[in-house]
Amino acid sequence: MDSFINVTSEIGRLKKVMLHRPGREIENLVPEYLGRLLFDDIPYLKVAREEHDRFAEILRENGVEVLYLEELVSEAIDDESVRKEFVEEFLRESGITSPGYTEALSEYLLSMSIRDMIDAAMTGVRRGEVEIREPTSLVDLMMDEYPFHLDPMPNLYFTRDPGSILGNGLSLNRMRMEARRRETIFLKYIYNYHKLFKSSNIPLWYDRTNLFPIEGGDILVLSDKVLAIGCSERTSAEGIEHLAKNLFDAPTTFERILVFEIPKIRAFMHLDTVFTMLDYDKFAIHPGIQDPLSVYEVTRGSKGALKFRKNTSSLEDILKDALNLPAVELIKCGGGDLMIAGREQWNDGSNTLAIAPGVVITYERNYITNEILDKKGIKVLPIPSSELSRGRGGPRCMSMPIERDSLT
Ligand SMILES: NC(=[NH2+])NCCC[C@H](N)C(=O)O
Repeated sequence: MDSFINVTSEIGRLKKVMLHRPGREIENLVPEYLGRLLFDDIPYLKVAREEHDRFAEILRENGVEVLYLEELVSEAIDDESVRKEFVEEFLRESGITSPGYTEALSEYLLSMSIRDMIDAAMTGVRRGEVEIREPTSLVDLMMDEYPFHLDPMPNLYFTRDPGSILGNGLSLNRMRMEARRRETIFLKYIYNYHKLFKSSNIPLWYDRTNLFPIEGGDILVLSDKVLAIGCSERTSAEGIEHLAKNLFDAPTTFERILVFEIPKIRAFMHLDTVFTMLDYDKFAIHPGIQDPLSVYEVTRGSKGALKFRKNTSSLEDILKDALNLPAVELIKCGGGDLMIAGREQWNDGSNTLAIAPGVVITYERNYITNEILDKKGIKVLPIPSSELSRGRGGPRCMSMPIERDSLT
């Protein structure tokens, strides 16, 4: 079963992908906590789901097998002892410290069917939903203003970020933001216990216990030899070094990592919000990152060390060289008009998901960038996006590729 996972490019025909259908966690978003939960507005769940279902449908219509995080993790924790281990870890990482609440919340979660329990963990548990029998500590007695025992996890539909399949291995990422840290627990259980993963001998390139953040939205697999990683608001230079070390110590095909130093601001939180690959030689780019953009290279050094250098060539030249191409084209989001680029990038205009070379899924609302891509010969498959876009992530963020055809 070693072909179960394989991602050696951004554009090879997509065969298998993991999504999360937005759930009731979205309805636990309230204005007071929007910022902390990394949302700018509250999506209307019914419509967000319709939009997301359309996304999944387009993927299926194009021959992609769609797997759902919530289903995979439910299957993974089927065994009772694994389920208990999961609940214990989940509560601990949710900051539940008092014995009274630990007991009450585990009883509550473990009394449900597995699927309902996973939904409840994702949705969050409000105060009042669970009562403790006997207060066992000061924490149990004192009434907190905060409305949740367990915080909702509204960012789960951005499956790109907690984990990345790189080649034949998984990078189980360390999330920078507290609001997203627990997301990787689900993936950890899938990796450790789901029969599809367990039996495939999948190397782990990065572990969630590493203290240096790295997130999947920053990692682009440009080819089977080259990765581009954004050093960004979310991904640290140390995290990139650790990932590089693990990859280069193993017998992988990867030889070079291009590190893009992008502004550390929310609008550009990950590299894929400003730069994605569309075709063998075409990229979507937000003009705001180009001037100036520092690119560094990490390669294998001698005796297991890493080698670093700053690459001062133009981005076009760097990409040509990395991909062995005579020319590349950088297609500007909004056509280079700063007002349009700003607006469309904010709604993920450059966050395209390639499902085959030159075929991308985008948000329909970014109609100017979509038209430009179309004129450049890219096949654009737009999806409705009024509600999904409120979470600040686009089609690439909403998908974790598990298998792509290798490019020949
Ligand atoms: N790969 C991406 N660009 N993901 C976007 C994630 C958006 C999410 N609200 C966050 O702030 O984390």
